[in-house]
Amino acid sequence: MNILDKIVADKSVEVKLRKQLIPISQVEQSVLFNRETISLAKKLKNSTTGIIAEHKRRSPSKSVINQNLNVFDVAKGYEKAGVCGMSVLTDAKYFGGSLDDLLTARASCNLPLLRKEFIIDEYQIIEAKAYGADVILLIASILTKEEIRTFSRLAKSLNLEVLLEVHNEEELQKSIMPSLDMLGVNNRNLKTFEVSLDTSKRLSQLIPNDFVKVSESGISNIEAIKELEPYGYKGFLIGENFMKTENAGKSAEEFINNLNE
Ligand SMILES: O=P(O)(O)OC[C@@H](O)[C@@H](O)c1c[nH]c2ccccc12
Repeated sequence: MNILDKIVADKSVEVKLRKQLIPISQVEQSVLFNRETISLAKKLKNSTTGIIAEHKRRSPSKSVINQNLNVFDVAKGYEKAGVCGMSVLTDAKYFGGSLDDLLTARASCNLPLLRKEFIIDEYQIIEAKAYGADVILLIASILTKEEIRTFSRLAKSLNLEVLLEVHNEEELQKSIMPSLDMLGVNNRNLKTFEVSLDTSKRLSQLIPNDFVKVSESGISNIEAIKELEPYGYKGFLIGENFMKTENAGKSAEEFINNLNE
């Protein structure tokens, strides 16, 4: 079993339990459930920098990144830095995150928020809305085409945007459909942890122009962004590079200032 299979196996147990403990009807009672969402796709289209900054305490590939920052400060700092959006990891077991982190981020800033999660059930999409997300991530490698279709349609009906993540040609081919807003190419192979920006370059030409293109993972300097921009990328998802520092917001701010120079 590779790590992704393990994560998904654990996730399905977790979701089953959550559903038993808190029925959907109760999740929908959250005041945030009817909130007006903010478009990340629009922000990326109108931005010259396109940074989506992530809150990530640890990961299976790097173990601990940073356990000392609090989400409130990180969200405020990212907003002040001028990022387009914030990604919040909500998986507890492998990434040390929680839905509570998402809620805290929502209470701390007005950025579009992405629920970064291994979504395998519609219940998690209802949760995303109820805890203040604007965007959900769908990972092509763990979903069937039919699931991508029904999950993205549900998200749209809740006014959530969808970032669909792919890592190769096959995943991209099964995923292209009108209910998606953004297409993300993960430079990291979630099965082997290998990282290469070449993945973004290779797949860019296969992504139709009506989707906002996002390059994800392994971006650690502005040169990487300058390298990817000619391939049509408007969004750049960065986690570790900011989170490994003492002040994630400040490091995002410096990064964006350098990009603008
Ligand atoms: O920390 P990095 O290398 O900048 O990567 C951020 C983000 O792309 C990465 O956390 C990520 C991309 N897709 C995912 C899917 C699940 C969990 C995590 C991810």
